[in-house]
Amino acid sequence: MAHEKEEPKEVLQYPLDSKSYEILDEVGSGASSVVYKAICMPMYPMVVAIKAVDPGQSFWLHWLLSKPISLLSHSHPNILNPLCSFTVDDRLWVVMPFMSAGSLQSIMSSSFPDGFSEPCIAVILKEILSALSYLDKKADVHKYIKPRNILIDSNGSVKLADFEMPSISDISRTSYWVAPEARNLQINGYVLKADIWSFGITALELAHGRPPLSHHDHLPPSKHKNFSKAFKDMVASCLHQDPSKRPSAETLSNHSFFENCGGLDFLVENVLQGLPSVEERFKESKIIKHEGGDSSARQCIKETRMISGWSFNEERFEIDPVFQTESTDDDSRVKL
Ligand SMILES: Nc1ncnc2c1ncn2[C@@H]1O[C@H](COP(=O)(O)OP(=O)(O)OP(=O)(O)O)[C@@H](O)[C@H]1O
Repeated sequence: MAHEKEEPKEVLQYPLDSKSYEILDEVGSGASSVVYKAICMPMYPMVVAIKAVDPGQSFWLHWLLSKPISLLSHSHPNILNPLCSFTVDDRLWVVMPFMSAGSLQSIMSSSFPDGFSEPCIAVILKEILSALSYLDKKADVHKYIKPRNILIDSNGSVKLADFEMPSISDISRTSYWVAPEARNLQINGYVLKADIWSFGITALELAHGRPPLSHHDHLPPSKHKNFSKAFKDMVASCLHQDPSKRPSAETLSNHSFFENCGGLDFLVENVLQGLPSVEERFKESKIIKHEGGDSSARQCIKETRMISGWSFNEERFEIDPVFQTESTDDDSRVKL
């Protein structure tokens, strides 16, 4: 269930030197960062995650360094707040709570290559909507909602991570999750409803295991799947070209897609049970990369090449009419 109440602010003071942390394992890496599982020694056995960010490539780092960590914190149970940050040599270390199941993207790439079932998607997205409603009330935006930035803990709790400023190169036509109006950041600025667009694209990625348009990046097209009318209508409403016509997070959470939505235990049973740990999954993904892709992945590419999947027209932002919903006759909506 999504949470309504705000969490009390973190009061523990985390040490601001690298010697106080024992690195246990790598759990992931991003464009300009490596994420470690570590123990905070003075608070033994407190397990934390440390994101070590390389300033060289990251506009985000410069933005982050210009703000005290307390300003980056949000009091909401579905938002992952950094615990502290400090520099080590030339890198910024951001210490965060350890989310033992890692990101949705990492879960999908290891165990759910064709995406999650709709009931699982509903639980996850309802939690995210709770965070977005909170941000709406504060007239704040996340700006970069995507499955890589949604983390899950062993009890099924879902948190939005990485309140980051995407680099200008991220705001390009190939950045799947970025809303059309946000692509022109310098001219139009960001608007609150850009998060709702990214939320819609995230919903599609959770349903297919990859974002729409990703076949342009030489990924196999998604498998054809049948979706409920409620799911298609919910996603279509997020993908209005006109941001003012997209629903607010609050309105979306009352959408029929979220009716009878399960609780966090549903995620534990249907997603987390039997899932390899985030560190095991990361090791496996490195081996696969090193070997140039495993044979089952290559087989999967062969098998799915002939199956029609999302055909997302980048120019007109239209999705293959095979997914068209009958619920609206409003032409300005993206067709599913
Ligand atoms: N707090 C955390 N707890 C557990 N695992 C985490 C945590 N933060 C990140 N990870 C894991 O590390 C992976 C990489 O995270 P990272 O934040 O570096 O990705 P990214 O957002 O793509 O990076 P970047 O911000 O550099 O673009 C995630 O997919 C997730 O599995």
